[in-house]
Amino acid sequence: MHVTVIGAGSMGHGIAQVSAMAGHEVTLNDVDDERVRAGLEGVEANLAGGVERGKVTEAEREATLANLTGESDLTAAAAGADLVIEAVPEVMDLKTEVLGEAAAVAAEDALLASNTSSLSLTELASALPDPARVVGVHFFNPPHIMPLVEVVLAEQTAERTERRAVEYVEGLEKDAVVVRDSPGFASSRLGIALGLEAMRMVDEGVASVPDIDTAMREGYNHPMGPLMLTDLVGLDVRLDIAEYLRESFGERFRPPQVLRRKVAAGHLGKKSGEGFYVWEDGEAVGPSDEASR
Ligand SMILES: NC(=O)c1ccc[n+]([C@@H]2O[C@H](COP(=O)([O-])OP(=O)(O)OC[C@H]3O[C@@H](n4cnc5c(N)ncnc54)[C@H](O)[C@@H]3O)[C@@H](O)[C@H]2O)c1
Repeated sequence: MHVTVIGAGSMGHGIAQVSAMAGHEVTLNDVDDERVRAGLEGVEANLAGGVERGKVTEAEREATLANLTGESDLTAAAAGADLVIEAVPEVMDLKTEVLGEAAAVAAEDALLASNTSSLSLTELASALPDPARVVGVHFFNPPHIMPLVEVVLAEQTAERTERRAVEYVEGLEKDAVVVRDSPGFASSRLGIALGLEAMRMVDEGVASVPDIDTAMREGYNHPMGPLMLTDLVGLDVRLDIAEYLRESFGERFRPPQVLRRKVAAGHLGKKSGEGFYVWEDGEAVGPSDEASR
């Protein structure tokens, strides 16, 4: 299958990687050549790490890279695609714009998929020419490690679209759960609720950032604390999701001040080098000064 991934950021490059590893012919798109290159380099680094840890063979690494190309022109990237997945920022207009542009040149029956964490698939589908082919394919971060993918059904999603989306996910050797379109789906709504409450506790000085995370890791057996997870996801991404859930569910999803402050300061988490923690070479080296105040 020809898969076009739009957006080569934290999620897009990983989605391109797992698709190429499963044998699909993948084109990775972003707004300019530099970002496309950064996405491809991200895939190369993941694969090199996989080879080093003995999780990926040299032959798999080479085959994956041979299946993967980058293209900053969306029309060229999506021409004839069988599956288009967008992983651009969590903004409805942006998602409809890129999927609409791609749909115009993709195969006639192409699946039009969104990696949105929270936005309404039904609204997204309504803004596209053939809503029956629209579906949510929600990967988790990082896509090459996390086994779950939520397949989210818009009101208009055809059964055939659902079946093809589930087949694609299973072909990646991941577990698909099918969920009805509801803000935040099954996963983000709960994940964000925990993350926002942890941030309110930071704002109130209840405990330090590492101690809040340790409490959830060691007391509740979470593999990672909610603030570390927020750094991994991206503070800007979580702010967008919280704003959207607040519109849908009310004040319980109001973004805490510390989140707004950090996003305004450009402290977006691992990807910018600082969020609730300071990051060096992909590792958290300690809490950020502001977070520990
Ligand atoms: N970060 C996570 O943990 C996570 C997990 C699951 C789902 N998501 C969802 O995935 C989507 C992307 O999130 P992310 O964390 O990868 O964001 P990101 O900011 O890391 O990457 C977004 C990329 O989209 C690119 N982009 C912006 N406009 C574009 C356009 N018009 N055409 C092509 N590319 C464009 C940006 O240049 C950037 O490289 C969001 O909808 C988010 O909610 C994120």
